[in-house]
Amino acid sequence: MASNTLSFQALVRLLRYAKGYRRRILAATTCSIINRLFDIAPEILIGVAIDVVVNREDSFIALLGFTMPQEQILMLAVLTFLIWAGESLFEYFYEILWCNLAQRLQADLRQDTYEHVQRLDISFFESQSSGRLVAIMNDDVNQLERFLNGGANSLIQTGVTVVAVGIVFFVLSPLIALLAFTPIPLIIWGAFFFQRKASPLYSNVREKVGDLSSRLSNNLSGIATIKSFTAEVREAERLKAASEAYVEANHQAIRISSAFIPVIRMAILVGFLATFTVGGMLALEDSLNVGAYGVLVFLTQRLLWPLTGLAEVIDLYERAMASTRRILDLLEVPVMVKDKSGQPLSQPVRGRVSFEGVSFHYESSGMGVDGVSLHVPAGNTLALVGATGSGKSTLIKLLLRFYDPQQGQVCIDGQPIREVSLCSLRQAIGLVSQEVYLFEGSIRDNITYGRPGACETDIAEAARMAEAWDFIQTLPEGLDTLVGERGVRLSGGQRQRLSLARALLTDPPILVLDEATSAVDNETEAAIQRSLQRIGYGRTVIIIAHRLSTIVHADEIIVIDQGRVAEQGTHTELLEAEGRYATQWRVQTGMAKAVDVPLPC
Ligand SMILES: Nc1ncnc2c1ncn2[C@@H]1O[C@H](COP(=O)(O)OP(=O)(O)OP(=O)(O)O)[C@@H](O)[C@H]1O
Repeated sequence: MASNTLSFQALVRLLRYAKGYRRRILAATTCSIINRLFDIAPEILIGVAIDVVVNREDSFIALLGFTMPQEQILMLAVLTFLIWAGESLFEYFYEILWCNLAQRLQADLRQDTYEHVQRLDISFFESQSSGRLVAIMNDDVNQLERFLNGGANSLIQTGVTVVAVGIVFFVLSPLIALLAFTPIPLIIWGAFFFQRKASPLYSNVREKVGDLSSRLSNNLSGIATIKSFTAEVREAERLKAASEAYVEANHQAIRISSAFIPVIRMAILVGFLATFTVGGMLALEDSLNVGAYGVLVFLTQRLLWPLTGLAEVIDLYERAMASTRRILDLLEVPVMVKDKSGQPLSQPVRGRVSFEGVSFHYESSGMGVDGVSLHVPAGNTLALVGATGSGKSTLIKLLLRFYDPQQGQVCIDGQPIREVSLCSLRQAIGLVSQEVYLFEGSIRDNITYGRPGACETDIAEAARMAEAWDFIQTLPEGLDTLVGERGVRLSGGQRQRLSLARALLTDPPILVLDEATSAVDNETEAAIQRSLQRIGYGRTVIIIAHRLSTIVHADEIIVIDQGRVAEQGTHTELLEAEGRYATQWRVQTGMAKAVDVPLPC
């Protein structure tokens, strides 16, 4: 599809999005138009003044009833004053209106995009780099803001100039009007040609910005790995390559935009010389009034020179439309996991969890779970064990509706979770996942994340149950200690305990612990185990663990193998069954015989 069609479509989509701003756009456009009309009026007044000086009592103004030349000059002075004052006033208005519009639109667009992105499925985030998303919500939105700040006004004013000056020209001398307007088709053709060439180049520039910012954010978040592998030089090279790709993409765009202005200037010169020469000849022959000649010469300048700025404005417009496409495309990504927002889980949630013939496969890898059926009575503890990659975490993601199964269904208290609101579902589940994410802020902020405003006693109680209270007390600022970005100022075990405290404070009827104590020492783990018996009281707990010693007390243990339920029962039953679980138990407790082939748990 032609790129100018693409840009035009982006503009139409933007205007559709900006429906609520129509009045403001209209007001700003009106002020831009009035300002430009005032702006070209002084040139006409100069012509009228020449006419007064040359023709005196027979001047154009004399026809209006001001017969004395002095009177006429004074009248022109007053008019000039009014026009200049009006021009300044409307310049002030349009500046304010366009800038405010740019500010409001960019803030709302960013907010809407962010809120939409927040609603998108986890699978979307797995296929996108966060750096690219940041580039869209920051750089692309700013690019649009830049266009609205100045470009939109210039575009409108250039159009107004062509039309208004055109009308004056045709009234004064249709012949000269034709001559002066000859370069315009060439300029417009040039502008479209430029647009066609520039549009894909600017899309490429925007892509490169995305790549660059995704590399930057990836590297900064993986800085410890870079340092530990002494990969600084390699990473600096990779960043340089992304940076160079951006520079090259910009170079290609600049080569096109730089060629545009000189070509346009030559076209303008032709129009100007034609008006200047032919108009002069006509004035000498008395076929053209001297004042009208003056107006035409001045107005040719007025008409043609702003068109040189067209390249810059179109440049800005193209960049902004490339950005607009990316922002609106992101805003239109559909949400696959549909929310039944009006239907909460029946209260109180008892916590009976069941998977009924659930199958799910990730689109990108084809891996997942197959025909899993399991039932956890309310208040029971279920442990999921199995080799790494067997599908345990996938079952948890299905319970939280990060994905919907392709077959079967997951129910809580007998209600299919597809039929209830995501909010009530996720509020019923406390998740402590293997990848702990702490937010920049204090320990208190992080513990109370799921229950802002929780009282001190409850915070301390949750922290105690998670075996976090003792270490929090030893910190100089206690609960108000800042944890740094992603909790970098804490140890892995401390982070896990805070994440457990955070889940416990919300007092969820279903608690999911996905490798929640893998980073704590044995002593702390044992203490957490003791707390868990208390924590598990009156709620359903689902534990994923590799260390089997931590789940021996579970009411039921399910062994997952390649996405299927391979064994299930209590610890004692599974040991008696002499299957994979029993083998693994022996390996972990040091009782394995040489012939046992361990399950790589
Ligand atoms: N987002 C994803 N996209 C594609 N494949 C995935 C994704 N997440 C997991 N998988 C694949 O699905 C399978 C099951 O992964 P899952 O994370 O459920 O395993 P797990 O049993 O929890 O492993 P671990 O004990 O190592 O955490 C694995 O083969 C994994 O590679």
